[in-house]
Amino acid sequence: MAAITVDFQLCFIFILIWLFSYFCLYAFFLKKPKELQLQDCGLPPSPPSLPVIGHLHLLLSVPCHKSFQKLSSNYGPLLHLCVFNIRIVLVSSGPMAYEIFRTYDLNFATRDHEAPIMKKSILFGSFGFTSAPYGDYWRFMKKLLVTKLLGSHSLEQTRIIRGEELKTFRAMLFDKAEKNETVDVGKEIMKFSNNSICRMIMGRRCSEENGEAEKFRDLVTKSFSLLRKFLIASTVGRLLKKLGISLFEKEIMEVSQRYDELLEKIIKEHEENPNKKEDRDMMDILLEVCTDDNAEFKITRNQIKALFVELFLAGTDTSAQTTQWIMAELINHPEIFLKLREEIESVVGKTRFIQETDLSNLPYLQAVVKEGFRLHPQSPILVRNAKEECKIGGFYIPQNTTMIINSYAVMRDPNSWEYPDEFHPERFMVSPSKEKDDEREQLALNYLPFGSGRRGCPGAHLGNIFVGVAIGTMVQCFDWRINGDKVSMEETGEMSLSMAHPLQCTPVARINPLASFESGDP
Ligand code: HEM
Repeated sequence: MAAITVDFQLCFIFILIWLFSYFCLYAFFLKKPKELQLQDCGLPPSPPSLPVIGHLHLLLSVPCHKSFQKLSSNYGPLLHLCVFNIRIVLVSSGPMAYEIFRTYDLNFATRDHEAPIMKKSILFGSFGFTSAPYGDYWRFMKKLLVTKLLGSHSLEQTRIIRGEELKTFRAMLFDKAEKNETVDVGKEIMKFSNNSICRMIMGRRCSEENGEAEKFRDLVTKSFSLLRKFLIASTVGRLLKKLGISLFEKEIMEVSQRYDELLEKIIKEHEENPNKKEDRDMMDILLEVCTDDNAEFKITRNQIKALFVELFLAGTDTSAQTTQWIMAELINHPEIFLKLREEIESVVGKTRFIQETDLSNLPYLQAVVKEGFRLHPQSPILVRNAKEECKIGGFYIPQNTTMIINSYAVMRDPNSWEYPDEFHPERFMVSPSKEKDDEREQLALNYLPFGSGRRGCPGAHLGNIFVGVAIGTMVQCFDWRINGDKVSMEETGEMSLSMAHPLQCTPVARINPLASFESGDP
């Protein structure tokens, strides 16, 4: 009996020791904390780097998207770069971009680190919506933008404004045709989109007479040329700031000051003569929120100014550059130009001008515009920050890593697109059948001209309208003459993508606007 008791005690002690050792083994060797598990996946591969500066020289090469594309085709679609001790991951494949924008969207919902030197600036500063971290301010402004400006319902309410601006654009083209004068396509589309956006957000055009409009357009162009400097400043600048060195501060603050003066004048006009409730524009709404103590979110005057600057930047040059690229492609591909004109004539007819409401009935025009956006994305580099560490494409991404997504490379990836460098709108003419679901999904996965996820472009619909009606008008009403046989498609631009030789061409009217044509305007 006594022997049985001893055996039981031994057995009990043995089980305890076994459980304890298993626990230790499990805790220290078998199961690792989450971060160690993630780290085990390893960082993405890294191309050769230089001592001290690491991969800084790659960030400095122009155009960035091209040198990044070359890098990814040599070393792989997910690369780990280091600039001094700052970590950057370069993404160049659709499926990996999908993980960032969709699977882990919330983790990557902030665009980049706040650049310390830009804090007081209207341009790229801490007042901005585009640079705002994902949080209450961003959510409040986004809701306002969608419900009051860029959503389908708001766009419907401002259709008449854009119709009037399109009429002015068309009249200018007929005038140029009559005088046999050359058109600077980018400049004219910039006027069209800039005037439309100004009237949509602050109820009036910028005046051409006192040079206000020209000043705004000039500032937009200057701001784009500062974008890459801003990216460099927001990565390397943080480090140099500690040494008392500020990068590009003077240049950025100068442009910011000029925006500030122009916008202060417009704000004062609104304060002195506010619109009636039914005619309120975006500026009236924001000023009301600014002074309302009970508003859901208290916004400041500088935040209003920064938002307006961002709307000019986001909406005007983007549409102007894209329209230029597409027009150049159409001139270089006369068979596509004629096919598009045939579609417009068969849908719109031969007695009225194309207008915004026709766009949804013109699938080939939509395909031409989509193909233009694919080949010539205005923002070829998208930036995000990893709030938490995670795993992308099977690799470890540490917390706070700056992610650079090369949408240019994704949209020209030969693994995802047939003839990736060719202008071939037919690829987007996928019939809406069930069997074609996979094909459409595959196209969408690799298509990023407007970015994607929470921080994707809220103005995509409006951008498509600007480009669609401008191209439709230029194809419907005119033939185009250029110097030489082909338009040069050479690229330039630092963070945006522009034509090295802006498109200059002469319209030849093929219809008499005063004869059988009705305006067709809303
Ligand atoms: C041709 C037209 C356009 C193109 C190609 C374009 C492209 C883009 C891209 C690539 C982004 C960054 C998206 C990301 O990081 O995922 C963006 C953001 C943005 N776009 Fe557009 N855009 C266009 C037109 C417009 C228009 C017309 C507006 C408004 C007037 C607009 C307003 C914005 C805003 C406010 C953001 C920042 C969104 C945020 O931070 O949450 N865009 N756009």
